Amino acid sequence: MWRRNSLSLASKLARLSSNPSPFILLRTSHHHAPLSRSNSTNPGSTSPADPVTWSQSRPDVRFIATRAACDAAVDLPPAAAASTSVGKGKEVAELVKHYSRCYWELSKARLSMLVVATSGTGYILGSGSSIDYLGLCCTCAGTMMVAAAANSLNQVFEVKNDAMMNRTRLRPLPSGRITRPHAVMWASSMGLAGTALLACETNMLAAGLAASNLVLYAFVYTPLKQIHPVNTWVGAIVGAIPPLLGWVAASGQISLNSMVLPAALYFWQLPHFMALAYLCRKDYADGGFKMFSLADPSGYRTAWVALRNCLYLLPLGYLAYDWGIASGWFCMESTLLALAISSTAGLFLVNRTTKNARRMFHASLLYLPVFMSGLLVHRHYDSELSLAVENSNQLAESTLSSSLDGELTESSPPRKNRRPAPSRAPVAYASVAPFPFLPAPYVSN
Ligand SMILES: CC(C)=CCC/C(C)=C/CC/C(C)=C/COP(=O)(O)OP(=O)(O)O
Repeated sequence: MWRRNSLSLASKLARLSSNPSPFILLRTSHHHAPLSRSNSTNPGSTSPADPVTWSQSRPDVRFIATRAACDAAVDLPPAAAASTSVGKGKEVAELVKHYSRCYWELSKARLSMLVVATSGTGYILGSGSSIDYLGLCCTCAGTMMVAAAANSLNQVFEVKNDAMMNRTRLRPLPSGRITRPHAVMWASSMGLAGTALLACETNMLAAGLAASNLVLYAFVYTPLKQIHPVNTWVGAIVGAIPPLLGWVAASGQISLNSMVLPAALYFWQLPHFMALAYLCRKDYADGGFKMFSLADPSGYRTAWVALRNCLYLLPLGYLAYDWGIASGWFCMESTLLALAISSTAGLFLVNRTTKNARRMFHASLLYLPVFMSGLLVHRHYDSELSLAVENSNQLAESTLSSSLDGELTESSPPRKNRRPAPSRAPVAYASVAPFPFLPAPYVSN
C-alpha cells in the first residue's frame, strides 16, 4: 500500500521536475523576454492553456519550479488557474501526508507516547498538592520531542539491520521513503527544540536528563545492540529515565521516593523485552542483533532473567506506600499485579513455549498502564505535611530576603523553582530540621 503511494508520489514529483508547468515556473534564461500572457501570442507558441507544449516550444527559455513566483509571473485565465491550483493543492496535501507519516514512523510515535505517559505520571507524582498544568503540558511536549529525536536517530543508525528484519523492513528509511539526511534533520530539530522547551519551561536538570537519555539511547544502546547482549539492561535504564525526568521537572530535585516509578519501569522492561526477543529470535538474528535470547537456545536463562525481574517488582507497592507516594490500597494492588506478571514468567520458566512467552508479553503490556493508573488513583498526599513544607519554605524565603541586601530581595526566583516540595517520608523532614540553612518544619521568629 505504502509502496503504491510512494510510487505514485515519486512519479508525480518526477513529472513536476521533468515537465514543469509554466504556471509554477520562474524564468531563468539570459533572454529576458517578459514572461506574461503576451508571450503566448508569439508565432510558434501555443496557448498557455496547453502549458507543457508551450514551454517545450521555447528552447531559449529555461525554467525552474518555484511556486511563489508563478502567480506573479503568469496571468492565467481564471478557469485554468482554478483547475491548476486544485491539482497543485492535491500534490501539496499528498506531500504533507507522506512526510507526516514518515515523521510519525521515524519517531515510533506510539512508543514515544508511552514514554510521555511515564514522564507525565512522574510529573504528577512529583508535584505534591498542586499540579502546574502548563508545566505538565510543557514536560509532555518536551519529552515527546526528545523521544521522537532519539527514536529517529536509532533508525538512522540501523537502516541496514532494519532492512533485514520482517518487523522493521517497511520503516521509512529502509523502504526508501525518506533520505538519511532528511531523517537526521528531523531528529536534530526535534531534539534541540524538546531540550530547549524543557530547559525554558521546567528546569535544567530535567533538560539535562532528557538530553543525556537521548545520547544513552542513540549513541550507546543502539550500537551495543550489535555488540553485546547487555544492551537490554542499558535499554532498561533508558526506559526508566523519563518518569524521573517528569518528577524532576515538577519538583526540581531527585529524591528517594522519586525512584519508585523509574524502578518499576526498569524491572518491567526485562520481562517485556525478554519475551519479545524470545518470540522474535529469528528476526533479531537476521538483523544482526546480539540479543540475550540468541545465546540461550533452551530459553531457560531468558525465562529466569524475566522471572527474577518480575519478583523485583513485588516490594515496589510497599515502598510507594512507605515513602508517602501512594495509599495502602496501592500497596495491595501493586503486589497483586506483580504476583500476576511473576506467575506468567514462572509458567514460561517451567514450560518454555511460544504460547507462554506470548502470555508473559501480554501480561507485561497490561502491567504498566495498570501500575501507573493505580499510582495516580491512589496518589497519597499528606496535606498537613505539605502545608508545613510550604509554610517553612515561605518563612525561610522571607527570613533570607530580610537578612540579605537588596540584590537578592529584588529578584524573585523563577516560577519553576518556587513549586512546593514533594511529599517526602516524615523521617526526611526530621533529619533536616536541625539545620537552619535548610527548609525546616518550624522557624522561630
Ligand atoms: C526522553 C527520552 C530521550 C526518552 C527516550 C525513551 C526511549 C526511546 C525509550 C525506548 C527504550 C527502548 C529500549 C526501546 C527499544 O528500542 P529498540 O531499538 O530495541 O527498538 P526497535 O528494535 O523497534 O528499533
